[in-house]
Amino acid sequence: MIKIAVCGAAGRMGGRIIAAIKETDGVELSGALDRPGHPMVGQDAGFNAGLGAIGVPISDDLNEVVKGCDVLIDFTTPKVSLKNLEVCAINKKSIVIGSTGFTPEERVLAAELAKEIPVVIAPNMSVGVNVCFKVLADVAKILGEDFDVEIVEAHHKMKKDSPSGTAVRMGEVVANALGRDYNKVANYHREGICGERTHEEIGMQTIRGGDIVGEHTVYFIGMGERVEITHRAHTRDMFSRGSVRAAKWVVNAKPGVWDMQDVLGLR
Ligand SMILES: NC(=O)C1=CN([C@@H]2O[C@H](COP(=O)(O)OP(=O)(O)OC[C@H]3O[C@@H](n4cnc5c(N)ncnc54)[C@H](O)[C@@H]3O)[C@@H](O)[C@H]2O)C=CC1
Ligand SMILES: O=C(O)C1=N[C@H](C(=O)O)C[C@H](O)C1
Repeated sequence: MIKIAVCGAAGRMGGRIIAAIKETDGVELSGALDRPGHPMVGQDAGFNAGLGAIGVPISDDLNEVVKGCDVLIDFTTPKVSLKNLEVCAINKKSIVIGSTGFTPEERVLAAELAKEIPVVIAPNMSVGVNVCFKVLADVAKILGEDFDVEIVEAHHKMKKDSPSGTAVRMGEVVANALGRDYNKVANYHREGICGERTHEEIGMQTIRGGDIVGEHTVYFIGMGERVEITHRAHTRDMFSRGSVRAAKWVVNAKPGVWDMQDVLGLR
């Protein structure tokens, strides 16, 4: 039985991940963690998952929770995830990180900390989005230089980072396929007399409102036609099931940073 602990247990994803652990064979919830001072610390973790009491309280003691698990699933913020990664490395435990909004410098730090333990970091744990990542590279290569690329993402009004981690990864996949440097060609701002679109740029637009779970469209826009590749999430459950699948996979992986393409065998 693989012992999984969940960090961010009082959050939107934390509750769904605890529900996914409960429905999955071969795994058990060994601990649940949230930030010191959160009103749900001390409460049973099953309540946020809609399960009733399951006998695992939400703790705020990171070291104790990590020591009691084989793998930590963490959906919080980049800064919290980096701290969790450090504590997992000290204790030789695996970790699955779903948090988004990492800066390039934070990504380098994560890779450094992952030298001793296996780590899955993925901005989107759904099968559908990961198939989109794979297909997008092919579509970009086939359509080539005659098509302009624009990305639009929509999420709920509580989301803190923009653009979404998934939209950034989609931009990186397309930029790599076209031989461009994403950090140089991503355009997050158009306002006023900002001039004509450059050929290489990848425009990124963000919509925030209500309870949208997550929607991403990549537009390949030519003269006279366009191709749109869209993924729409209906619930958070495929993210949470994906994270549990990643947890089962990562405990047998070699040290280093992996992502859902590795977990799903899509490389
Ligand atoms: N990779 C994927 O498939 C997905 C990634 N996400 C990402 O997951 C992250 C969390 O999303 P939500 O659950 O919607 O957010 P949320 O705000 O509902 O949950 C985050 C939880 O982390 C807790 N937290 C904050 N600081 C902490 C600390 N120091 N120690 C322990 N817990 C702490 C908060 O109290 C909160 O309960 C975001 O970065 C989001 O973009 C969300 C959905 C899918
Ligand atoms: O914050 C969310 O909700 C989501 N975040 C992820 C992202 O930033 O890509 C994945 C998903 O779209 C939901």
